[in-house]
Amino acid sequence: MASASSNISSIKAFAESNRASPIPSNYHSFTDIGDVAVADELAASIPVIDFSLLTSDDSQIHAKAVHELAEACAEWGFFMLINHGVPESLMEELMKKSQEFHDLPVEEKKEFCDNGDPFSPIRHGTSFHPPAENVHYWRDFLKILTSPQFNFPHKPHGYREVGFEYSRKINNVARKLIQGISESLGLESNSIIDFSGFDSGLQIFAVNLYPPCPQPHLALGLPSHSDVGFLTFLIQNGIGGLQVKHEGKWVNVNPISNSIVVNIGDQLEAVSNGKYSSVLHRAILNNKDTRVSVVVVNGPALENEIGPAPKLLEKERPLFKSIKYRDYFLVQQKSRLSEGRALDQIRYSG
Ligand SMILES: O=C(O)CCC(=O)C(=O)O
Ligand SMILES: [Fe+2]
Repeated sequence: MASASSNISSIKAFAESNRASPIPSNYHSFTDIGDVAVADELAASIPVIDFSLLTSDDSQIHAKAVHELAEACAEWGFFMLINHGVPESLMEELMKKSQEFHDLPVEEKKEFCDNGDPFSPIRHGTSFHPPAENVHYWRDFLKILTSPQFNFPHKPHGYREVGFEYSRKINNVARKLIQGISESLGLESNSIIDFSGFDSGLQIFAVNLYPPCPQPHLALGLPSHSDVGFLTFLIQNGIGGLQVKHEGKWVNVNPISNSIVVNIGDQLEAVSNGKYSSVLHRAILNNKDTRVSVVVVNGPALENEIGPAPKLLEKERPLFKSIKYRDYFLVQQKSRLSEGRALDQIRYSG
């Protein structure tokens, strides 16, 4: 019999020793069955952005790519990035090492355990997303601040090196996408980079591990939320589970081969004064395969005030208050709003 489980410290270990049990009731996430409905007909229209066109020296090709980027950000807040230049072999190696980290004996992972401080350089644990009503999530995680510090675990062997290389490469891709996004808003290419302190900004690296769940339709890996920061980059181990909310419906995301899934975060919605939306997304479960996702969030410097770009406010009224990224980060961590919309806390009403 599965018992009450608020003290489960590793879902992976729990799932391995309770393969057939009913899951503990505090992992039941779905109260409204209607929320499970999925609009698969929309999956084919998920935008695809070709990074090599965005970075082209040909100004016409570049301008067309900026336009497509703007459309993807405005209509979906989310896209698949292809031809991004991050080697496939690096992504595979990173995925392998990330999985190996979670496979380490529980004893060995103890030194990285979550101490509850959101700015802790390394946090490892389970079910950290703020539960709405004491609901837990079927996920173990590793979260690392890769910038401004760099704090990769020293095990498994070689993880630091591959983690460093991947984080740097993603940061460069993020920088160029943000330049394109600046242009698409009618701002100078470096405007958002400069006023947000992006070059000394916070970069968070996270590994989510979702073990098979005996009752996948009752629980969630991660509840509906939007991400902090400017842009989030996600790769996975070939197992699906990510859903994004589009026009009020959940859409399954099945990334095309060698692409990186990118979504807009709350700070870009604020900077764009609501033109680009920080998309709601969640992770669902299955009962067969362990799913691993590696997520990198790229954002402003912690001490910089982030709000609508001043140039946009020459012609429109602000929809969001400016707030230090550090303070926003804490608001989001504590947010227990049902849809995880920390953004509502800095939105002007009326
Ligand atoms: O694993 C996934 O598909 C989603 C992960 C995610 O949204 C996150 O880590 O913020
Ligand atoms: Fe997310």
